[in-house]
Amino acid sequence: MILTDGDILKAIEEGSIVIKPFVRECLGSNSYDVHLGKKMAVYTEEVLDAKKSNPVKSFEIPEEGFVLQPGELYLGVTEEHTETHCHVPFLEGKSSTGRLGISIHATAGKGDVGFVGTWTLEIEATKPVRVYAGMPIGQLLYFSANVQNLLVPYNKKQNAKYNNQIDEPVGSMMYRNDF
Ligand SMILES: Nc1ccn([C@H]2C[C@H](O)[C@@H](COP(=O)(O)OP(=O)(O)OP(=O)(O)O)O2)c(=O)n1
Repeated sequence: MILTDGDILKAIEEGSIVIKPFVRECLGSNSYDVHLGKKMAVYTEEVLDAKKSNPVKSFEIPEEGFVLQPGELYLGVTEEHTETHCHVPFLEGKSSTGRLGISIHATAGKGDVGFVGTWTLEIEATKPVRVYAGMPIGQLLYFSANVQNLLVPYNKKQNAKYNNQIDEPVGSMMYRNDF
């Protein structure tokens, strides 16, 4: 079951969902709008290697915005730091960003019960488009989960790669998988 606005507010009051900063106007009927953080990164190598830590170049979106170019993969970050202890969070795009040809994740929209941190965005643009720090970029949806049967929340997993990522886009750590 997906959480409605009242359910999300209740979970925030109880502390099982944390969204910082939280702005009441960003709460939709069954979602919460998240915003583009200042920091972005691009991979510096032309060819990425799934077995390696691929170097990135970080930069800040200037006041006048930054033009995303088609064909490039940008790693972005949400302004919001979130914690979700009893629900499964999902990151989704927004219709208004989609209509500008911007996608914010490459197949990875699901979060985990227990995930704590800012979200890394995998941003691509269909046409050149200027984006700004602080603009609404996506939304979080929350699904109820049977936490009575949860064995290990994400923040307690030894091998969780992306827990506690804070305010910086984090590149792929696929190299930590055993393959
Ligand atoms: N676009 C996204 C999607 C997810 N996450 C965060 C929330 C998730 O709880 C966490 C892990 O996501 P996945 O399980 O999809 O990632 P992996 O399977 O690659 O990592 P792990 O092995 O740590 O589970 O990353 C994120 O920051 N940005």
